[in-house]
Parts: sequence; structure tokens; C-alpha cells
Amino acid sequence: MNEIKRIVEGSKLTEENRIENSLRPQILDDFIGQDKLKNNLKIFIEAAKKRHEALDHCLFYAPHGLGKTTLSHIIAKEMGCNLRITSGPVLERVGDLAAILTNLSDGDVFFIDEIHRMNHFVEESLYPVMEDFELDIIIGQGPSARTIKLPVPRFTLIGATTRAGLLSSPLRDRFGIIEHLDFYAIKELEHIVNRSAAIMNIGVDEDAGKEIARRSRGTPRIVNRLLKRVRDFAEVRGGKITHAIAKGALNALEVDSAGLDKIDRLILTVLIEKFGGGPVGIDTIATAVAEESDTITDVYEPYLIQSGFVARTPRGRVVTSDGYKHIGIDPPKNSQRELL
Ligand SMILES: Nc1ncnc2c1ncn2[C@@H]1O[C@H](COP(=O)(O)OP(=O)(O)OP(=O)(O)O)[C@@H](O)[C@H]1O
Repeated sequence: MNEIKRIVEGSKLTEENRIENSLRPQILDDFIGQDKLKNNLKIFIEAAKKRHEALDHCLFYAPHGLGKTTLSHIIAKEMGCNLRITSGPVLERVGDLAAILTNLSDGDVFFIDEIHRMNHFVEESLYPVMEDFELDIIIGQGPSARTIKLPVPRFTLIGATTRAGLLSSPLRDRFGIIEHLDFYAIKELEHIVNRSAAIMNIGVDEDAGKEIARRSRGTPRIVNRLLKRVRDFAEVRGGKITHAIAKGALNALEVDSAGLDKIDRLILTVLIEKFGGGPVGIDTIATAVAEESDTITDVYEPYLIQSGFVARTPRGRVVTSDGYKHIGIDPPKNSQRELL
């Protein structure tokens, strides 16, 4: 039986969690988009099953909300194994890791979200586990200290990260399958709108679905979030989601035609008005808009770059001419920016 154990804090299912779970695709065929990755995974899973082996360790890297956790659920389901979920910052001591590993069974999937935020000692203790399925435990201290090797079941580790660059190479090199998830195309997001709307039992007109997809920053989680809010507007106005209702609701939520929210627009405006369009370092941007640097790097910057409004240069971030136009300000003439 497929069983999911969430080790991270707050495991009680709220109503919101329940809806979230019902929207999560359960099998690879329901996972929309990312075709190359999906086709590869299908082969790797089938081959591992044929050999009666655990799937090789997988590393998924992508911005938030693109489906890394969903893939770990799907892999466990497709392999017919249990899934254990934790996150890097929760694994504070080697003992925390030992407690989980010793409770796994052969073939289980062990998912570590935010694996780049794992403690250094825990990370090092993972190396022999990933390679030889043995955990080195040090008993005692000083000259009398000795290491015992604790065998652990042959499981699949799935690491997820938004920052592949922060992973050490010894850790990265121990993953046999390394895949990047891209932002989704509008057509794929539209497909996700329709799938989620059917599960939530709401009617959505075709052009309304397109509008939601266009404003979802290429991200399935945002599709589902916007769809839930637009549904509220539709229900209060007594019907299904029409284009007018979707547009009105998204405008009320301050999500603009390109999917940018208040903070995205603030970042562009501050870059233009205070720093002449850049180049500006991430920490300076973060201070200027009163956000954490990590939030700017993980949440806002990837989509601003993807949509072509900001470019990353060796000297810092620069607003492109499209970025100026989006905010409604003329880009400076005769500048490098014209070329960006
Ligand atoms: N390819 C997809 N098809 C349909 N729905 C998807 C897809 N990918 C993700 N989703 C939906 O988006 C939601 C967010 O996905 P998920 O939690 O897997 O993202 P994540 O990459 O793990 O995010 P984070 O980095 O924040 O942990 C899921 O609950 C799921 O419903």
C-alpha cells in the first residue's frame, strides 16, 4: 500500500491541505507538461521495476511550485512503495537522519525538500548512505571513539532544491538522475486550470481558463491558487467562471496581464526609479523593497528573468527595455539596455 508519512511539523490535514492533495497528480500520465523529464522518468522507473531494484537517487531542481514534491509522490506511487517526506532544515542532527533511515523499507522513497539547506554534518553522513546504504555512527569521544556501520534499506533518495548552485559537488555527484523543471507553457497551464477546475467541480469558460493560465507565472501552484480565488468571485456572483469574472478577480487580486504581482512591480519600479535601471545587487534590491534576499532570489527573480523584464549581468540585475515598457516608463535612449 502506498503510504505517505510527513515528518515536517504540522502534519494535521486542514481543509486547504485536503484540496491541495486532491489537485496533486497521482501518476505520471496525469502530470501535465515537462515531457522530456516525464519520458525519461517513465523509462527509469520501468527499468528499475524490471530489475526489482530501487530507483536510482533523483535530484530535482526548479523554482517553487513547479512540481518537485508532486514528482516524489508520483515516483513512490509508480514504484508501489512508501514515501517519507522531510526537509533539509528539519534534519538538524545525524540522529534525526538515522531515525528516519532505520524506519525505511527496501525500495521506499525518501524525499528531502530544500536539500541545499541541510546541515553540513548531516549532509556528509548521507554520502555513504547514498553510495553503500550504510550509515556511519560514531560512538564515544576522543581516542576511544569508534565508528560502527549501520546497514540501511536500499531506498531512493529524492532531493529537491530551488538552488542547485548551493549544493556541494560531492552531494550532487551522488544522484544518478538529475533533472531540471522548466516554467510551464501557457497551453500546459491552461490544461492544469481545466484539470483542477474539473476536480473542484467548477465551470470555467475557455477564454477565462486562458486568462488565468496567462497570469500564473508559468507555475502550477499559482494556477491552483488563482483558480481558487477566482472561484470565490464566481460563486459570490452566482455562477461559473466567465472571462469577465476571471479578469475582474485577477485585477482585484492585483495580478497584472503578465502575471506580475505587487512585489514584482515594486522591484521593477525601485530598480528603475532609485537605481536608474541597474545594475544592482540582490541584497540592495532586497533592502530597497523590504524583503529577504532569499525570497527575492527564490520567488521573484526567476520569473522576472524568465519573462524578460530583468536580466542578470556580472555586475548585478538590470531592467530590460521590456521591463521599462511593462511598468509604463520609456527606456533610456542610447543605452546598453536597448540591446537587452
Ligand atoms: N505538472 C503538473 N501538473 C498538474 N499539477 C501540477 C503539476 N506540477 C505541480 N502541480 C500542482 O502544483 C502544486 C505545487 O506543486 P509542488 O508542491 O509539487 O511544487 P514544488 O516544486 O515541490 O514546490 P516547492 O519548491 O515550493 O516545494 C501541486 O499541489 C500540484 O497540484
